[in-house]
Amino acid sequence: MAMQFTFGEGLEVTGMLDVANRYQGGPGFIHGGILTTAFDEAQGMACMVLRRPVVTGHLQIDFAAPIPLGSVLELRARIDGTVRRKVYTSAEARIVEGPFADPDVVVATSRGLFLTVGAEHFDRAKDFVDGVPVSPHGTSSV
Ligand SMILES: CCCCC/C=C\C/C=C\C/C=C\C/C=C\CCCC(=O)SCCNC(=O)CCNC(=O)[C@H](O)C(C)(C)COP(=O)(O)OP(=O)(O)OC[C@H]1O[C@@H](n2cnc3c(N)ncnc32)[C@H](O)[C@@H]1OP(=O)(O)O
Repeated sequence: MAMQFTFGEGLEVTGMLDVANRYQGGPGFIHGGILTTAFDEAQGMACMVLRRPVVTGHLQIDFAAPIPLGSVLELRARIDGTVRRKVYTSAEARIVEGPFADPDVVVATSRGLFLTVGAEHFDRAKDFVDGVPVSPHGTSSV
């Protein structure tokens, strides 16, 4: 997904998303599936500190406020803990630019369980890979 990531102090990752018109769901607002994808990307990116591939096992989103097209969203994501191969993550989204911008208001939250996997997880689909990864972290081209 077209997000820009920065790795802060500790385990937190910040992802920025321009809410483009193509991300529309209800008229004028972001589609919930797009916001879910952005959380998936941000929380997946937070898992990079583990230096192992991860896949999403479970993702739970709370949509707290509508997000208009033209906004710039900031998603902050982190690892909360690990148990064996399970990686517990969370994230929040805030509108930081645009007419609804208020950096003190959380407009959506996410909790996600990721699982570390071996290279064989992806080997099964190697004949179906689409495109060239734009980063070592993932290949989503939404
Ligand atoms: C060689 C090339 C490598 C290239 C790598 C490239 C990139 C990837 C790396 C990093 C990515 C970083 C950033 C990318 C950006 C975003 C990430 C997007 C990620 C996705 O968009 S990815 C697509 C959607 N995702 C899937 O396509 C997964 C489909 N699925 C499966 O592939 C299996 O389902 C799997 C592997 C999840 C588990 O299967 P499994 O057999 O390995 O594990 P198992 O069942 O043994 O469970 C072990 C323990 O997890 C618990 N557990 C499992 N699932 C649970 C659930 N849903 N809820 C609650 N607990 C669960 C069990 O209860 C047990 O718990 P306990 O240890 O306590 O017993």
